[in-house]
Amino acid sequence: MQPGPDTLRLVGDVGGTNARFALLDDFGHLQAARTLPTADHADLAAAVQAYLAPLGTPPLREAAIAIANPIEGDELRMTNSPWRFSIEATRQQLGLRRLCMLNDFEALALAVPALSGAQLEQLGGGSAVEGAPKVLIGPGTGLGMASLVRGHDGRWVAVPGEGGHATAAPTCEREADILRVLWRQLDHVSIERVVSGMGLENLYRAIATLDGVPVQPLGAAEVSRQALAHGDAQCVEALQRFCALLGSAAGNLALTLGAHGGVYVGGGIVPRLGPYFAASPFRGAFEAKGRYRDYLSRIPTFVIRAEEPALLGAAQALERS
Ligand SMILES: Nc1ncnc2c1ncn2[C@@H]1O[C@H](COP(=O)(O)OP(=O)(O)OP(=O)(O)O)[C@@H](O)[C@H]1O
Repeated sequence: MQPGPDTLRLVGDVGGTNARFALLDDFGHLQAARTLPTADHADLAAAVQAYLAPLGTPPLREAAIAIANPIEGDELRMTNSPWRFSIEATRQQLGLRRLCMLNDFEALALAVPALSGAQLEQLGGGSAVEGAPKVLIGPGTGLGMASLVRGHDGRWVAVPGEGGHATAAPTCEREADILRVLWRQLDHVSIERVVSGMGLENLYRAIATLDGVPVQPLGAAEVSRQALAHGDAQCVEALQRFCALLGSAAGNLALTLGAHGGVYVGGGIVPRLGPYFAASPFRGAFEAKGRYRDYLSRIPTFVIRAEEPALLGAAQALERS
């Protein structure tokens, strides 16, 4: 069913690479979902207008946009894109009565309690404790993180964070060597610098440097394509290290929040790795916390396989606000 003009509501999920939009019908279902390249548009208002144009530019009343950034005040400046805009000016430009902006992993967290069956693929053992905190982590252009805690009224509260910008820590000599290469190049080596699209590229380059082989100008998609095809040895190692570092960061997050409700892996990269990810060092690295191995082995880890989960979370935010 197409939404009527009186009820037209938009949801969005904007990352450093992809800006996804959909309209919400009267039943809260997503309609006309489409992904636009973030870099093709000057700012949020321009991207929304480009999305609406082929639909006959229907008048919008309300929108909830999840974005890969902290929301602090009216001025929004994206970390992994040149976008910079005022939320209030965007609301006025789009003629909206209400524009709700939230962090993309906060939106993803809001969607998690409703996911079930094939929308969640469990990796390894453990089982979720009813009502216990859940955490989310997901590499895309950047590395998103958030947590989800249940309030006394039984409602889940999504807590956005910027854990992707916490400091990357090595767990073995080889990772220390890789980080040593990156420490020479970057002011601060955050987890995002090794666990994201850019991170996969950084890992590949650092490994090629350590191995003394020519560094090819490979993008993240090409590194993972080579790795999945068992091609270039440095690409193979880069993807293995990427999965291990993601597992280790997920384990840190689970320990920090006491996430007995489970760890949920989102973002654009892991779903593109197919069955490789389940067989990767992710879960082993997640559990490899010395005296806390047993604790972590009881916490389940899931890959989010749902279509456009952050858009569903943005729709939830619109309902709630
Ligand atoms: N097959 C692949 N393997 C690994 N990385 C890939 C692959 N395809 C694309 N990427 C990388 O994934 C990233 C884009 O991820 P995603 O689709 O989640 O975008 P996004 O939502 O805009 O990101 P974010 O929300 O983190 O800003 C880019 O860095 C890109 O290079």
